[in-house]
Formats: sequence, structure tokens, C-alpha cells
Amino acid sequence: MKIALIAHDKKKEALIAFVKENVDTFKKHGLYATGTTGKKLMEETGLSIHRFKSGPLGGDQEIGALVAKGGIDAIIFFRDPLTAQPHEPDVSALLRLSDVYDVPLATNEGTASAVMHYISINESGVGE
Ligand SMILES: O=C(CO)COP(=O)(O)O
Repeated sequence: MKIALIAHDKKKEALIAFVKENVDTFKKHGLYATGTTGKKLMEETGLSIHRFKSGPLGGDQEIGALVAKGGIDAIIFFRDPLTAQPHEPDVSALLRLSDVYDVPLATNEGTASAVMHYISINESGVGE
């Protein structure tokens, strides 16, 4: 499967912890991330991740474009609901496209755990 990983700044540590807990599952799949999230995840977990631009510079839109092309199977997006984001329209657009294309998207850790079950029962290899 192809999985996108995204976290707003105040949620990055939580996403890193979540990915570490599930690293054996994540390493079997193709991973994509917005710029800073991807950089930190690679440093902290050793996983190989295709990085797009940082979110405020268009990274959410790049991932949205991949969703529209059928290139993403699940999204884990640890959003910060308490901080205004300058690129909120881009975030909304990504959520909208995930609904348009019926791509599972978790916006908090509870839902991410449920999506992990979905991902872990899918035995496809890297990038499939
Ligand atoms: O802002 C983001 C998602 O909306 C995340 O971007 P970064 O991973 O570059 O911090």
C-alpha cells in the first residue's frame, strides 16, 4: 500500500511515537510525507520516505494530487485542532479529496490505530 504521513508541528512528536510503535508494519509499505514531517520521521525511525514540500509551501496539495491520481491508499494526518494554520485551505482540500476518492484518512491517534489494523491486514509489499 501507499501511505501518506503528515503532522502539524505540535503533533509531530505524537506521530513519531506512533510510527515507532508500528514501524514493522510501516516498513512493508510505500511511505510519503510532507517535507518536515518526512524529514523528522526518517531521522527518528530510519524508514525510507518520499518527501514532498512542506505543508505551508504546497505539500498537502502535492499529496492531494497523488490522491486524485489513485496513488495513495491511506493517509495518517495528525492535525492540530487548536492552532490556526496559514494553509488551512490546502488542508481542507486534502480532506475533501480523500472523501472524493474514498481514501481512508485518520486525523487523530484513535482513528490512526483503526487505520493501522486496516493497513496491517493488507499484506501487499512495498509500493503495491
Ligand atoms: O503543515 C503540514 C500539513 O498541513 C505539515 O507540513 P510539514 O510536514 O512540512 O511540517
